[in-house]
Parts: sequence; structure tokens; C-alpha cells
Amino acid sequence: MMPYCRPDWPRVAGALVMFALNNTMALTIPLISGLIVDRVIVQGHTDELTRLCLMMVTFTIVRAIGRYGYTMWMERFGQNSIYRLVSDEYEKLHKLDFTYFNHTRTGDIMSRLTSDTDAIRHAISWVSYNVLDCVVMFLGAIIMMFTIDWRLALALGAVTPFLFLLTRGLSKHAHPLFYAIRNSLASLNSMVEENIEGNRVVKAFVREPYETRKFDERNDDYMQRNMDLAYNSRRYMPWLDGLGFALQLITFGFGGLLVINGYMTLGNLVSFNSYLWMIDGPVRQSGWLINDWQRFNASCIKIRRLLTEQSHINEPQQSAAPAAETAAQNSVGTAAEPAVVANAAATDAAVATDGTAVATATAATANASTATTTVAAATAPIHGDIRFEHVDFAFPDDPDTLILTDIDFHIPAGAKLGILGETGAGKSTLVSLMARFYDPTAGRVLIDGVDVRQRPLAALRSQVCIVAQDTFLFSDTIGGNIGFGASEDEARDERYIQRMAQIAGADGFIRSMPDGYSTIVGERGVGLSGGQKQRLSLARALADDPAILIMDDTTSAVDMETEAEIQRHLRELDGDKTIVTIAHRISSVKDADLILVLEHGRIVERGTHEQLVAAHGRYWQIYHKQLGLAAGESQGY
Ligand SMILES: Nc1ncnc2c1ncn2[C@@H]1O[C@H](COP(=O)(O)OP(=O)(O)OP(=O)(O)O)[C@@H](O)[C@H]1O
Repeated sequence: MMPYCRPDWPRVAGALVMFALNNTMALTIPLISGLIVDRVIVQGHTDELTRLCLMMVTFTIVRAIGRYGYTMWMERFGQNSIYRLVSDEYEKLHKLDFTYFNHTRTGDIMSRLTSDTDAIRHAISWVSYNVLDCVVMFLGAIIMMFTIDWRLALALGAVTPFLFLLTRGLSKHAHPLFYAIRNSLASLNSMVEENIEGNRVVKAFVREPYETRKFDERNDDYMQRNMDLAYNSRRYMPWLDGLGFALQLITFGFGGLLVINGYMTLGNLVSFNSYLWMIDGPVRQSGWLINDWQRFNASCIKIRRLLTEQSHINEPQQSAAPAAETAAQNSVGTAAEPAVVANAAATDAAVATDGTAVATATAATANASTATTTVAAATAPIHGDIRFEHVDFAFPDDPDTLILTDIDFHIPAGAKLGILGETGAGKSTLVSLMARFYDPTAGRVLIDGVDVRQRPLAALRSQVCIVAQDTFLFSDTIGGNIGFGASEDEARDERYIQRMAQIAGADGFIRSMPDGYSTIVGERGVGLSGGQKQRLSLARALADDPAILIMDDTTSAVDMETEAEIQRHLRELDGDKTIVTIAHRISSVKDADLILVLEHGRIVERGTHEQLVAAHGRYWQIYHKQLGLAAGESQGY
């Protein structure tokens, strides 16, 4: 937490000053009460009453100002620190790869961003100043009590070991309980999240009672975990409360005896009793504060895990060129210095050193220039030439199962690639390697001759756009959704957005909507048909103007006529764009310059439509089947 808190240290320092002011006043006020009893009431110096009362009022006002000051500053400190923490968490989420999201429940992530961060905010502000308050008041009051009467203070001290044992026991048992509560809440959140998202499936299968039962189980578990914590508190809290009562009993019993026997004044007993109240608060509060502190620890563990999570997909090592340049500079430096060295050492040795240094400098400069060339190539705009070199791929969580085996093909910039294959053949996985959502297990994926692993991720992904099968639309206007990936100027240009919608065959249905391009589409594009959502996703990808456009079954829910129209528009669009089409329909890929037929992660056939039909292989079989269906063979013709 330190890096998140550091910028607010000056505020915390100010709060500490206010805190010191508050506590000094708090510890002084009981002494004035004692003086009023002894001087005014017992000894009859009534003239001192006004002065002492005024002092008390002033001290109380100063104390209130101090308390208000440090409370506000510490709350602000907590809010600021959490703001920085949540921003970092959110940024981290965007850096994590698909593998993380494949394994982590959305509810769990939501808990980390909401309840966990709130537990931390509560702990670093409210809990921290209350803990400090408890410790200072407790110790301060003990010191004051010893100053007033060491015998009575010593008698109270006998209770302290019990206090220590109780707080330690409470803390030890509370930690795992808070961790369990936190996990149970994450599981509950995930379930709610899944049910909201999958509510159509639940309704369609009439699984409401089953889902309610499942929810009740998790809700029950959450309640049980909280009850465990309550039981734990119930085990310790009465004893802590009892200790508070025991302290009072000792004060009035033993303290009263000391006053009666003249070892202590009545005023001192009154002051002593005020200090007792001061230690009574911390004793009673310690249990709750320990609970809060353990909640803070459990939340920190969870958030720390998120922030230290490693992505499998990382930015390329930029160090090659700078390192080589630095090496060159260092070596050049060494080469220039031998003249100085020569003054101090033998001339021969200096000449030898000079020669070696110049040679090293030359080699390092050459390395630097090669590295600079590679970096320049990696950051150059993408034209769209794609080459797969003997690529194997297995998902990181199942490294023994190859999903793609020996994928090897080349498609020049501006050409069209079609990928055909049965469900689960690995088509989507293959294209996800182009945008580096995963890295190959073996082999290389080259774009314009540069390994995708050497390209900055943002530069690569802004030029390689996948229209995924899962057509996700943001809750925004249709225009906003289409302009999502476009530059700011283009996103604001209505004509540009409309043109993209026209190419994607979406303009017609958008215009028929009551608000046209300003129509708000809900989460996941509720209110639109599957085909409409697909066309909006395509328009969004087109607006991004990528060099490589990948359409993963993008027109599967679109009728054949509209699909043919979209294809015609795409052909007219831009001859420079490399277009990769994944489809089950032959009609979607038959115009491609290269068609790959995939089976069980391997390319089993490749060629143009004509070549593949002539080959009478797997493609031909599919073609025949689909042609038959289209021609009405299935109806017996
Ligand atoms: N995250 C994952 N972890 C492990 N295996 C996965 C993962 N995602 C997909 N797979 C497996 O990889 C294989 C290829 O999946 P992929 O989605 O690439 O197939 P596809 O050819 O695109 O199928 P479809 O035509 O149905 O979209 C499948 O067997 C699938 O079960």
C-alpha cells in the first residue's frame, strides 16, 4: 500500500499534529476536573471555579478542532490512496491476457475492485486513526494513572495480561474467517453476475428454481461464514467487556479504600476515574478494530494477487536497441579515454587498449544499428503480409494438448484468406495468434516479415482487427459503438460512421430505428437481432481501418443475400486490406486468394476455390453437401 499512500504523507503529517493536539487536550482535561474537586469543592476556593471552567471549555474546543482536523485529513488520505489503487487495478486488468480472464470469475474481479478496496480505505483511514487513538489514549491514561497513584495503577495493571491474551486470540481466529468471508462473497457475486448475463438461458430452460436453489446455497454459505465470525466475536467480546467492568470495580473498590485511608485525595480519584474511562474505550474497541484490521489483511492479499498477476503476453523487449547503443557509447567512451590512460601507463599498453576499444566500439555500433533497424521495422505501419512458420499452439493451462499443429502458410498484403473447418478445428485460435492474444508454442507468426512478438502490442492490435464470434456491444449509441476504435476525428464524423455501416450492411436497419444512429443499445446489444449485432461489430472493425481485417464467422447470422452485398462492398472498399474470413459456408470464402481447410488443428488442404473443387478432397465434399442443400437436394430434387 505504501506507493499508493506516499503522495499523501504531508496530509498524514498534518493529521498527526492535529491528533497530538487532540490527545494532549484529552489527557489534560481530567486533571482540571480533579483540581475543581480538590480546590473548589473540598478546599472551598470558589474564586478559582470560573478560571478552571474557562480552561476546561477552551481545552475542549481545541480538542474538538484537533479531532475534526485529523478525521477529515485521514478520510481524504484514505480516499486519495484508494483512488490511486483502483486506477492501478483497472489498468492492470487491461494488461492481463485472455488466459487470466479464462480462469478468473467476473464476480471475483468485481469484489477486488469494490468491497476489497473499500475494506482497505476503511482500514487506512478510520481504523488506523482509531488504532492510534486507542494506543495513545491507553498508554497516556496509564502513565497519568501511575502519576496520580501508582498503587491503584498497579492493581489495574494486573488485568493487562488477560487483555493481551484475549486480543491475540481474537485476532488469530478472525484472520482465516475474514478470508473465508471474502471468498464466499466473491463466489456469490460471480453467481449473480452469471445469472444476470445468462438470464435468457435460465428462462428458456425454466431453470429459475434450480438457480434460486444454487443461489440460496451460496447465500447460506456467505451467511454461515459471517456467523462464524460473529461466533468468534461472541467468544471474546464478553470477556473484553468484562475486563472493562473489572477495571471499574478495582478503581472504586481499591481507590475508595485509598481515599478513605488518606493515601489519595477525592479529586485524584475523580481524575483517575476519568482516565479509566479513557482506557475502557480502547479495551472495548480493540476487538472491533482487530476484526477490521484482519479484513484489511484479507483484502490486501487478494488485491496484491491481482496487481502481481503476470500476463503471458508482454510488450517486446525494447532493451535490445538502447542496450546496444549504450554499449556502443560506453565503448566509444573507452576508445577516447586511452589518451588519458596513456599518460599514466606505458604507451604500448595504451595503444593496445585503444585498438581493442575501437574494435569493441565498432562491433557495438553495428549491433546497435541492427537492433535499431529491427525496432524501426517493428514499429513501422503494417501493410498486411501474413506468414505462419510451422506454428504449433497449446493453451497455457493445458500445454500437453496441441490445438494447432505445424500451421505453415503465407498470404501477401492485400490478399484474401479464407479458413474453413469443422467446429473446434482451431480456426479462431489460429487468427487469435495474429493479434497476439496468445503466443505460439513453437514456430513464428510474421506480419510484414516481423515476428508479432517484436511489435508493440498497441501498434499491432490497432492494425489487426478481429470481428469476434462473440458480438459484444457497449451500452452506448449505435454511432458510439461503431466509432469505438476509430480516431477521435473519424468517430465524430457522421458521414464516416454511416459509410462504415453501409459497407457492413447495417445502414438500412439503423435508419429504420426511431433514433437512427443515436439509438442506445443496451448491454450486449439487447434489442438487436444476432445478424444486426454482427453487422454492427463489422462496422466497428471497419471504422478502426485496420490493415488486416479478420472476420470470425461474422456473417453466420446474416442471410445469404445480405452477406453477398457485404462481400461486394468489402471488395470495393480497399484493395490494400488483407481480409481473413473464417466461415462454415463455402459462399463466404470461395472468392479468397487462398483457402485453408483445417481439421483437428492441422491444415489438410489449401488452394483457391477452383483448385480445391478440382482436387475432390475435403473441401469438395463440403462444397458438394452445401451446393446440394442450396440447390434443394435435401428436398428430394
Ligand atoms: N481457453 C481455452 N483453453 C483450452 N482449450 C480451449 C480454449 N479455447 C478453446 N479451446 C479449445 O481449442 C479448440 C479450438 O477452438 P477454436 O475456438 O479455435 O475452434 P473453431 O474452429 O474456431 O471452432 P468454431 O467453428 O466452433 O468457432 C477447441 O477444441 C476448444 O475446445
